[in-house]
Amino acid sequence: MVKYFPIMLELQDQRVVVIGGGAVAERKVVALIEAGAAVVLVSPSLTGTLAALAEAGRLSWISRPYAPGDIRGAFLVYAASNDAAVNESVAREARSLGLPVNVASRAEAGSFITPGVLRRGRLTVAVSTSGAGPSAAAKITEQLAGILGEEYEPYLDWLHSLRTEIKRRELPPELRGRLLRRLGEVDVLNEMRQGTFIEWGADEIDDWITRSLEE
Ligand SMILES: C[C@@]1(CC(=O)O)c2cc3[nH]c(cc4nc(cc5[nH]c(cc(n2)[C@H]1CCC(=O)O)[C@@](C)(CC(=O)O)[C@@H]5CCC(=O)O)C(CC(=O)O)=C4CCC(=O)O)c(CCC(=O)O)c3CC(=O)O
Ligand SMILES: NC(=O)C1=CN([C@@H]2O[C@H](COP(=O)(O)OP(=O)(O)OC[C@H]3O[C@@H](n4cnc5c(N)ncnc54)[C@H](O)[C@@H]3O)[C@@H](O)[C@H]2O)C=CC1
Repeated sequence: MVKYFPIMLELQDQRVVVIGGGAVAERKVVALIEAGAAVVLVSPSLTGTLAALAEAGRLSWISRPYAPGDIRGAFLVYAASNDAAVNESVAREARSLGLPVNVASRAEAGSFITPGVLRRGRLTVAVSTSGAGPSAAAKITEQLAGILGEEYEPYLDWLHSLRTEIKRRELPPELRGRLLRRLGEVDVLNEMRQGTFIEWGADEIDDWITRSLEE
């Protein structure tokens, strides 16, 4: 069994080359564009959604079948055509160039796979079954969506702003560490879930920091 290793990639303005323009490519490309990637799509045909994205300048479309050389300079490669032999050629070229590649028709031919993804603002949950059951991955992701509610978005924005403020104060490492650990114990998530949370102003943040340092 392959033991896949999870990481979170920053794709802003990174060149991602996708081979194929069907339903599977569409699902991958929509998520890539949302993550800020500069998508280059090589395919003789496109779905309606992909055509609209190309028309709007949100991706670059090269309107022809894949040819060797297409993936040069890519940060990531997706082989998502419906021609398994073409996908295998793309995978071979990617490997020879040392580029990470996803192969839609046969996971083992590639070096990474796409998880089911749940987002709540700054929270990202990725679910993989290591390819055992893509539909199961989608279903488990949906179940997690019922457990991890919308309140996580404001909660993580709140955590981020307090953490930023604590780091800005340039406290001795011991105190800073103590404050950052305390932060995880503040029960604002429940207040956010129940809709009773009132935004902390600069004074409340100051008070909390002073009190936590005294304790
Ligand atoms: C290995 C992997 C590689 C990769 O794509 O990166 C892969 C491979 C394959 N998928 C196939 C089929 C389907 N895939 C889906 C759906 C999704 N597939 C996704 C990921 C992955 N699919 C990676 C493993 C993820 C993991 O489990 O760890 C999701 C999670 C994410 C995404 O694609 O964005 C997304 C859910 C999005 C969502 O809704 O949340 C559906 C359901 C549907 O379309 O509604 C079907 C049809 C039903 C079925 O067959 O189960 C086939 C057979 C093709 C054939 O018949 O020839 C292969 C080929 C093979 O098995 O090698
Ligand atoms: N990983 C996944 O999540 C899934 C993968 N699959 C696999 O992915 C493949 C693609 O699925 P769909 O997008 O539904 O197929 P599709 O038939 O809707 O689209 C295929 C696309 O590939 C393009 N294409 C064909 N030959 C090409 C070439 N030489 N160069 C560049 N582009 C080329 C076509 O023009 C078309 O745009 C399936 O054949 C299947 O093996 C299928 C379902 C889910």
